[in-house]
Amino acid sequence: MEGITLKHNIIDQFQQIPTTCISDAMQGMNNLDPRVKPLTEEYRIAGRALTVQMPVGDNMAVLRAIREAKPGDILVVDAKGDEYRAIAGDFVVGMAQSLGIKGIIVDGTIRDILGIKKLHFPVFSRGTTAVASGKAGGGEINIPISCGGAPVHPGDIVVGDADGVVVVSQALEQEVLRNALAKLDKDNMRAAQYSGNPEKIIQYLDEIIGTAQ
Ligand SMILES: O=C([O-])CC(=O)C(=O)O
Ligand SMILES: [Mg+2]
Repeated sequence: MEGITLKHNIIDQFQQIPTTCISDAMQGMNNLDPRVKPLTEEYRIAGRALTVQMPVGDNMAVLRAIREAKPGDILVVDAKGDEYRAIAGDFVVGMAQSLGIKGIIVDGTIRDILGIKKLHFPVFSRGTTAVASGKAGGGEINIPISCGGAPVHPGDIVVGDADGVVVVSQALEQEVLRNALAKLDKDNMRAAQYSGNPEKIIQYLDEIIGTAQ
């Protein structure tokens, strides 16, 4: 029971941290291709990945993942960067939402964008298209994948916001959380100290530029 509580807790904590700080905590590693962006800039999600590997133009594995998902899961879909055929539209996304899935992240595209926006359900993709996928039945779920150039294992924590999507492997999640919170504190302190203070800014720049030489 305790383990379960802790796992929920860590998701809640990651939910509050900008992807920039999480990325800094991982030295810029494990970011998805930055063309994978939220449909609406306000979306922020954090949760555990249910991975989907699908052949280009065949979205049956997405349907299988929606069927298998637990509430709170985030579907992370490797559609190989395909921008021609959508992996889902508002009907499929609506089913995912109704079954308690927290978000969909895809290195590929979606369609029915206006309908999906009305759902207020976070979808991250490379963009939108009019073309549907077929349902040939290929693909796999819950296996290690590469999505947008980042390795994703089932159960990894994924965090997405307006800046992009980062993946935190389970083995490193406590350490990354600690370092990301420290970076967030530093960013906040710096902003408070320097914003609107030209003298401090000049002093800061002189120090930095001096050290770099
Ligand atoms: O049915 C599909 O595969 C794609 C679609 O248009 C939807 O989900 O609304
Ligand atoms: Mg549709």
